[in-house]
Amino acid sequence: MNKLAIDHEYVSRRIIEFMRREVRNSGFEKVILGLSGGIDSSLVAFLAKEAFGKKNVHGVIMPYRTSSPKSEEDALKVAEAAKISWEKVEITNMVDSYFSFFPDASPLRKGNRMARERMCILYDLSARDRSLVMGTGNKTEMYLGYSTQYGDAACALLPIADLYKTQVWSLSEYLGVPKEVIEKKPSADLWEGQTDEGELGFSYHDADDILFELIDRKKDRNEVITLGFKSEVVDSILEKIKNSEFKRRMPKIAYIHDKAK
Ligand SMILES: Nc1ncnc2c1ncn2[C@@H]1O[C@H](COP(=O)(O)OP(=O)(O)OC[C@H]2O[C@@H]([n+]3cccc(C(=O)O)c3)[C@H](O)[C@@H]2O)[C@@H](O)[C@H]1O
Ligand SMILES: Nc1ncnc2c1ncn2[C@@H]1O[C@H](COP(=O)(O)OP(=O)(O)OP(=O)(O)O)[C@@H](O)[C@H]1O
Ligand SMILES: [Mg+2]
Repeated sequence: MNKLAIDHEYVSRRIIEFMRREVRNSGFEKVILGLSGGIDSSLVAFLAKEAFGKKNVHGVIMPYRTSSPKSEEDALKVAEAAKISWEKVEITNMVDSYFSFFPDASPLRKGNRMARERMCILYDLSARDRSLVMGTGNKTEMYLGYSTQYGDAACALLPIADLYKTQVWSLSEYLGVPKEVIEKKPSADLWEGQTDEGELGFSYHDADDILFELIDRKKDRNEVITLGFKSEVVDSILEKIKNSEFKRRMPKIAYIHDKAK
């Protein structure tokens, strides 16, 4: 049996219950999320629709001028399939205006600025609509630190962060997310031609298998390599986990008064 196999009915029920409970306990009824046309935001949109009903889920499509037109097409397809409301807010002017001060900025700086611009828009629209921002991070991205801190990682809740990427694919299939969204290569779409697997240097299938052994089965480096995984990939994953620890924590407070500890 595939060790990462999940009970789709059980997992989706747990996530839907979690979303309802947490959103309502916070005094909200509606949620908002960035719809990229990728699989993570599509799955969260489908789960949110089940949790809150189509009238209470709003998707925001936020292309930059270099974003792939296919991403926008897919995002629309997802909004239509889930029957949720959506709007489009172009981020080109805001991002380009900032980088007019720094014309030589690297693609990474530009990409992170785009992710943070989208966060600003989602938080602003959440105030307009009295809704909560849904995060779309999955377990693989969370452990690898593959997100922009205070950008796409900023949110009120993380409904799919206990699912590895390969589990996101299988749950999406179960919930009826459009096939072309499931089948395309994951991409942050922050610069032309970017793919997650190209930038990370290994496949999500390998990453998930290795992370499962390291995290869930608590195996150490050598034990994982003995299972047949390439040492370079295991080491790269271990390094990414270590270097991104700060993204999984709140900033440390310099406590002055003992009572505040
Ligand atoms: N130890 C530490 N403690 C506290 N803060 C620390 C730190 N080390 C760096 N930092 C801070 O963090 C910054 C670096 O982190 P960050 O700004 O997040 O940026 P960074 O991790 O350098 O880059 C983000 C990565 O995530 C990928 N990404 C981003 C957005 C979306 C997606 C996607 O899949 O859609 C993927 C992107 O392609 C890139 O590989 C540093 O500039 C520094 O300010
Ligand atoms: N063009 C965009 N419009 C709206 N939201 C976006 C856009 N690009 C990225 N986002 C937001 O940033 C999140 C992180 O992007 P990421 O690429 O990790 O996820 P995804 O696109 O949903 O799935 P995949 O990883 O398979 O591409 C998205 O889930 C989405 O909420
Ligand atoms: Mg994407």
